[in-house]
Amino acid sequence: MDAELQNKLKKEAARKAASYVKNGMVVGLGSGSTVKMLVDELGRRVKEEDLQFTGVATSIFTAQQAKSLGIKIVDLDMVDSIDLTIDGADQVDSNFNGIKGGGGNLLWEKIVAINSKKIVWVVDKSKVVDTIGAFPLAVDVIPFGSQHVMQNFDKAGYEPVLRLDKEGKPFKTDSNNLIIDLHLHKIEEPTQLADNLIQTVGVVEHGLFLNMVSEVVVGKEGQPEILVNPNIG
Ligand SMILES: O=C(CO)[C@H](O)[C@H](O)COP(=O)(O)O
Repeated sequence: MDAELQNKLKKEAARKAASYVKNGMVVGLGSGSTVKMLVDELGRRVKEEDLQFTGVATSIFTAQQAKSLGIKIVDLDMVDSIDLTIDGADQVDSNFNGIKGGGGNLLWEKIVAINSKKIVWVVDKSKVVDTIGAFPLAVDVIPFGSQHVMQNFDKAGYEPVLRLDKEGKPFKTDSNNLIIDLHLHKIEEPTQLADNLIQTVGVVEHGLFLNMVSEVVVGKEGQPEILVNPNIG
């Protein structure tokens, strides 16, 4: 899919997902280029439709963007729970298992997600796949001893690569952690893999989000399609 079409589909899906936000809600705002479009649309609704809601951001970038558009942002610890979180994803399969973390924000995204009553993802159609894993799986690790974590991943056959920023320096997350991308190609047993990763000392969190999402808004030609997870009420 060419980038222009992909952006168009992302934008249409983002606009649809923005319509889920109602007055008075506490809304988790994800991260990434699709969420940036979502936040733009929510900012428009705040200005033009007098929409009033409170946002909890999953990254410093999203918090700054939202605030600049007049959206009220509070820290997660200021709210008891989140009514709805809307986030992007890198891949999702038909069991609603997904990979997130392409932008490196998976730790805050997962903390916000598990404190949300409902999670909706917004993606373009290229992200809906039979088997997840072709997209590298991001793992958030603390810097101390991270070379040893890399070596362990290498021995396990995970093909780890330390993520670098644009200047070629180690990429730092909003919590000052590092990201190791695992080139797994195909993840046949995501639950087993998630268990293995989280039990590795030095790993803070990984980008597998398994069966957590209620709905996926998929940008495709015509109009966005809504995939509803039958396992989540
Ligand atoms: O998980 C994420 C960031 O950590 C993003 O939501 C994911 O990478 C999708 O990004 P984009 O909308 O730019 O394709």
